[in-house]
Amino acid sequence: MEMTKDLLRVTETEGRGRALVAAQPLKGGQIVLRDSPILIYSALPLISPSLHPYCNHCFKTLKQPQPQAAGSSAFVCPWCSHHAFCSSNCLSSALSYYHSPWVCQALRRLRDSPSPLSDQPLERQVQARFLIAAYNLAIVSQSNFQMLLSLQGQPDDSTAADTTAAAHFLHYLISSLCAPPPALQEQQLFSAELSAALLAKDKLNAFGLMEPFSETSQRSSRAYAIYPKASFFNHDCLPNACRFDYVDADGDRNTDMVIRMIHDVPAGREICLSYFPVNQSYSSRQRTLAEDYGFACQCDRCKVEANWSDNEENIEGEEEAEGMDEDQDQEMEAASESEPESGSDIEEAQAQMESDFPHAYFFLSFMCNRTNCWGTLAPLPPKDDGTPSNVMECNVCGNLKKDEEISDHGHDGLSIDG
Ligand SMILES: C[S@@+](CC[C@H](N)C(=O)[O-])C[C@H]1O[C@@H](n2cnc3c(N)ncnc32)[C@H](O)[C@@H]1O
Repeated sequence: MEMTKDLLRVTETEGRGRALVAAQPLKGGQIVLRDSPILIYSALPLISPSLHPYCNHCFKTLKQPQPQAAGSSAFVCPWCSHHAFCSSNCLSSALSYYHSPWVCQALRRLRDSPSPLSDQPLERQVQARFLIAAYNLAIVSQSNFQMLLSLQGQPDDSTAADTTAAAHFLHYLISSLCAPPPALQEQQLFSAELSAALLAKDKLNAFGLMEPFSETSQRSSRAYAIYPKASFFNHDCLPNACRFDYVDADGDRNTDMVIRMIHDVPAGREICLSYFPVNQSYSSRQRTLAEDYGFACQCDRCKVEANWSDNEENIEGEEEAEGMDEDQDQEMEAASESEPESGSDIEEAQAQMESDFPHAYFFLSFMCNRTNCWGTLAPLPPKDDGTPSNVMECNVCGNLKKDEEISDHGHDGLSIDG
């Protein structure tokens, strides 16, 4: 884990648990954290006849997924022949870490038909993958296992009700099929309660490693990963930092998560990510945060939007509210279309914008306008001499844009409080 030492510090906050705070003034585009995962597991169902199209160690797309195909460059696990890898290096690393003999045996037995998992929702298969990967940490790295246990999430959290039943089912299933990992058995840790605690931690802390963006289909996760430092970021519906991941990039750090500042912030300010795309409506955000993360968001944006007249309608009416509704869209458009001319006009327009729709500036400057993208834009990292970049990168579709192409409203005078 790099760069957090001087740039960010962990602090306890009232009602929000641990948080990451700027230890010095931070610049837009600055990389404030590069974090490597302690655990990664596939997001694909466990019971599947075909090999995954990804390397089961580094999760890069395999050029030739089927090893039997002529000219294939894939390597397969010699024990199960069911997991493919992109290189002999990934294969040998996997056999001593993510795909240890214990994992290989447990996955094989869970997959064997008739598997009790085949009657369960697909989500259960992915949870089984996580539990196997988490128990395996106790075998391959006690320190990473302890790190996982120290993350937020308990079986009695309000968000864990649905995972507790899954944990009991999976715990008894896994223990009926394979001997528990020796390290957990020795410490008498292996229990349904431990499984429930682990699943609760996964729910609050796992990040999805996303498939490349496509304008025509919904973006899905290829894998999930636990990042020990990035897990300390709290949520804000108008974040001041955002994550970039480059899972298909060359090199061996392709699963690292990079967190970059969206704009400048002063020392002492909490650095927050948005746990989902920023275009979601107030009621949708509140629902996700309550159900999946166990808190009612009271960020500045939510305080303003709580008073918008159409919220009740949203809460009762919308089933799957993903985007902003039409009224919000119109407010945003109106804000962006007003072109103040004189100095006092500008001040008036800013005052109006800040009271009606204080985050219009955020949407105009930092939200990608590519169809169905809803990604967040952050400047490229400053040059070595500290010169800021005027090129913005979208953290979803990867588009690069010059600052002035995004918004022709000057930055002067509008402050963003993250
Ligand atoms: C990924 S963890 C973030 C770090 C966490 N605060 C900790 O102490 O480890 C997610 C959890 O942090 C808390 N949290 C995050 N953002 C919050 C916010 N804006 N308000 C209140 N609680 C928040 C919630 O309990 C949430 O389930």
